[in-house]
Amino acid sequence: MSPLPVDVLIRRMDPEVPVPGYAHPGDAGADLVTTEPAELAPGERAVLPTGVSIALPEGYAAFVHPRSGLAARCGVAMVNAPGTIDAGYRGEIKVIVVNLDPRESVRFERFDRIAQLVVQQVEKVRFQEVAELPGSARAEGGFGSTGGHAAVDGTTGGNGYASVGSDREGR
Ligand SMILES: O=c1ccn([C@H]2C[C@H](O)[C@@H](COP(=O)(O)OP(=O)(O)OP(=O)(O)O)O2)c(=O)[nH]1
Ligand SMILES: [Mg+2]
Repeated sequence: MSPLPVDVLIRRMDPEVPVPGYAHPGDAGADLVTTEPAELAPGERAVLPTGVSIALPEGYAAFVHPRSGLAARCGVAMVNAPGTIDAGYRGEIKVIVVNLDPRESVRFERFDRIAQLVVQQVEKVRFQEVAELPGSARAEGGFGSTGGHAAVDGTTGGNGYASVGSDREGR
């Protein structure tokens, strides 16, 4: 991380919207608010406006991350987490939220903080096509190849694996 803050140009589409800021000196994310109130029924999603657009320096991107408090308290997630804000994007930053609570609606008031923006340097790569990739210890293993994943419905688990479905009730 650079020792000095990087300047990011910001435009407020709504004059009352607060400029995003870090709550604490060591924070990675600056909170974004919604400029429109919204109510989401269980399972419902919405694209919420934040009232700000930015111009990132070349070589940077910003990532819209969910807020853990909203997730833990209300079951609110972001459908596309983390959302990617390209350096060349000049439109309004929007947040695609979904209410994952199975029973309760969630209501956002104007200027409620709904997400957080993390700005990062990103590498530009050139994709070099080859016939064979170099070997590695992991090789093609993935998708749970090292274990520790949830056991599926009807299996017993108990090997340090989490369990889901009917297995949970059976314990
Ligand atoms: O959560 C998000 C994600 C994206 N964007 C904006 C900024 C980003 O630069 C642009 C495009 O995003 P992305 O590339 O993820 O979407 P896409 O579906 O691939 O659209 P496009 O074809 O415009 O690239 O939309 C947001 O405002 N919020
Ligand atoms: Mg895209």
